[in-house]
Amino acid sequence: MSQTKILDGRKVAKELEAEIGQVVENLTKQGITPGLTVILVGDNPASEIYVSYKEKACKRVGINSNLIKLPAEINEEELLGEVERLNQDDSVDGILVQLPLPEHIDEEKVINTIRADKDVDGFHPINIGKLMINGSGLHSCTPRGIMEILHRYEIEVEGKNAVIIGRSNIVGKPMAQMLLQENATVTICHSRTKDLKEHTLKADILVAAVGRAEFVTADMVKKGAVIIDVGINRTENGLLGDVEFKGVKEKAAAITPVPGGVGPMTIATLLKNTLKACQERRG
Ligand SMILES: Nc1nc(=O)c2c([nH]1)NC[C@@H]1CN(c3ccc(C(=O)N[C@@H](CCC(=O)O)C(=O)O)cc3)C=[N+]21
Repeated sequence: MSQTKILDGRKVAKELEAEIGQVVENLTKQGITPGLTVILVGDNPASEIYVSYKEKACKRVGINSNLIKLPAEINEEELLGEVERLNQDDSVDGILVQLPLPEHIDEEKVINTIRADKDVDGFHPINIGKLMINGSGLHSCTPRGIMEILHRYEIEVEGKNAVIIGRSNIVGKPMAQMLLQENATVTICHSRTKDLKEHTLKADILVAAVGRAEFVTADMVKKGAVIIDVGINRTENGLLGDVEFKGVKEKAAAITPVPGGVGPMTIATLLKNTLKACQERRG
């Protein structure tokens, strides 16, 4: 008998969407409808799916969504030109360039070209800097969505040992910063960490963002810990997280499932960022 709380990302995302929908409706009545433009380069099937989730979510809350599909062979200047055009289009509040981009295009250059106040992914250096300094600006959707789950389930962060496995610019690093902002004691572990388990066993909040199916096992987890699984691994056994759910669930106080955990919150936060970008630029 386990009384582990399943942290239901779909449910929280739905609540968040209802709140966003209200505000969008009010703005629309005033003649301002928030708009998100997604640029998709090439035909990566996973990217196509994620982009379709984003478009459907926009529709649910009344945000205008626009998809620009560009061929994989497009050159960098052309792509940058497209971004510049969107930077100047007043009806576009959020610009999202779906990653990964083809190898011949410099991702960093593309991200740096997006106007920071339209950067709804929160990847631009100005937004990263703002997050580091005082928590202002637009923030990366996945870690911000995770904070939203923690808040809505009233999981205390202050004073807790938070351990993150993974140091990407998109998840691990901003996650650490957000937890630090809320007064957790933060450890970032990664592929070169020695004695990983020594760290993870101390975690009151453990965030797994490694990209390896079922990497975190029950022996690595402290009893009563809160487990956040960022992994989306498509395997021959189906869609798996970075956490071995069945075993870890028995020890955890709370855990996010995959699917239905962090993923839906990433999308809901993208909507929230688009609304925020709209309000701050022309609200
Ligand atoms: N510029 C950019 N911004 C992104 O935010 C971005 C990106 N590029 N590239 C790819 C990743 C991945 N990503 C996900 C979004 C939603 C789910 C999601 O909704 N997952 C569901 C369904 C999972 C499934 O069946 O695929 C779930 O976990 O329940 C997953 C992953 C956003 N990404």
